[in-house]
Amino acid sequence: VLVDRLAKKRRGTSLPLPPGPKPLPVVGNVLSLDSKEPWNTYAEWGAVYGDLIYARFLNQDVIIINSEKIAKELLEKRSNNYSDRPFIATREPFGWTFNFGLTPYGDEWRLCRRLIHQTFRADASLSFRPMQIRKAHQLLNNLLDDPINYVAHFQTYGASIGMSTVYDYDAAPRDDPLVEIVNRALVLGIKVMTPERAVLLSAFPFLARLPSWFPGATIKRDAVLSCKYIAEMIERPYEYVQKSMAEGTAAPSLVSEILKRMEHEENDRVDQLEKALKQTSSTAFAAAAETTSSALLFFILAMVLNPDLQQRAHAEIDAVVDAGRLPNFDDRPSLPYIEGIVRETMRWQPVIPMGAPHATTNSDVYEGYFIPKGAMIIPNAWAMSRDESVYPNGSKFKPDRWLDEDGKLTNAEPPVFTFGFGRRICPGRYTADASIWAGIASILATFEFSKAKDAQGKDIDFVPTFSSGVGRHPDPFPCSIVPRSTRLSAEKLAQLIRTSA
Ligand code: HEM
Repeated sequence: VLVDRLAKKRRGTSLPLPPGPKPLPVVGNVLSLDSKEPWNTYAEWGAVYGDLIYARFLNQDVIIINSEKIAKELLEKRSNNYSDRPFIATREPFGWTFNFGLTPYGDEWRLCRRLIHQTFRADASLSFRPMQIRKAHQLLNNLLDDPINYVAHFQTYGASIGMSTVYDYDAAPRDDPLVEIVNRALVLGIKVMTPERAVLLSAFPFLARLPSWFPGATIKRDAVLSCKYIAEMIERPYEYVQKSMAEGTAAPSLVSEILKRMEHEENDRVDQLEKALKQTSSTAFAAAAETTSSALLFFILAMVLNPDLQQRAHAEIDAVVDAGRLPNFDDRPSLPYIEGIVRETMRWQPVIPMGAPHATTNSDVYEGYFIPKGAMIIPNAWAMSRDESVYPNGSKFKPDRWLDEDGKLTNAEPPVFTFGFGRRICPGRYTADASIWAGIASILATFEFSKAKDAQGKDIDFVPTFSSGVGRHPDPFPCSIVPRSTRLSAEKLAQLIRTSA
């Protein structure tokens, strides 16, 4: 009671904090987290303490939100107070200051957000559609030629759409040198950029200070390499746009459009804009590539595990799209079941299971609970996707939950919560949704995915496993990918794919 009273005095309020697990001295609740999938721990705490939870990581106040309703009430309706980002200790050592998605709420963030909005807002992102369809056809071609390496082809799809939108760089369908530079740069940081892992580094700061030659000092070594690769990742594609502008070959892209506008700016403003543009372009690419490919890998997993649903999707496509062509965006409204699959893929396995952490600018009171200034706010998209009152039997993949009895889409809001909330909501969500639709519709029109077979022709069963950093994706699983030659012969289908790519 005394400790509680002293804590309230320190906070300057007699209001209680939201309920939560009892923190240990000094470290708080860090040691009780599932370090690989902390959203599971948060969902378990939710079952005991409710949808608004207080925890402490070292001296950082943490508020976990397990329901979409509360997330909207705080992060959207009170967005002027809930749009900051917490301090992430690994950000600077790993060279991730480029990422404006982690920048505190303020002028630097505002300028980057304005730049990205011009290219990725709903109406502007419609101009990407022909390119997205072209990249989807290249994906089909890669799957046809080299099905074994399907994971790499999905990564290429996400990365090359990102490269087109940001730099108008037309990446090679496979092993593109610029895509490789960028992917290599992101791998090291992604593993340590979650708040939970970053907190461990601030708990044991000597890990970051060990000389890089010291045995076991992998964190320090990774950090040094990460900084080197990130610098390359920012500069090389940027130089590509400058060169193609100088040669007069640049087509519109986020970078070329803003560089053109900068020609009429004063010198001191140019420096500021150039810094913001480099931050914006590299952040957009970093945010786009992995998320898009992860969502498509979850879709493939869903199809392999649910062959009956895949058949229903095939039947819908066959009824709407002639055998001699591939689907395009004009078909989208006539394909409600495919729409259900797109929405269910996003809901079933949110690719950023904890969204991105927000932070409060000032203290606040919600439903009688005190929320401290500077608290880290974790919107737990994973728990929202499993909210039984909204998505009954939530761990099941059920596209039908988005459709009414006549097979039409219901009025339910699509799973936008997987794109975050309020002023920080994902600015790439329209482009991402279109890339995922183009990938899913094109694949369902042309391929059948199923469990791989052993030498006796029996299905190879597997238990899916997952990897995660900031985002989450399934680990490669054995699967068979064969062209659907139900309406066209295998030869004619291959010809259709090749001529479209
Ligand atoms: C499946 C695809 C994607 C998913 C699930 C996704 C999800 C998210 C989430 C959850 C956030 C955090 C929002 C918040 O703080 O509340 C975010 C932020 C962001 N996303 Fe996406 N994203 C995707 C694709 C993209 C694409 C294609 C772009 C390209 C422009 C993009 C650019 C960004 C940026 C720049 C931010 C930081 C925003 C800020 O801090 O103001 N994302 N995204």
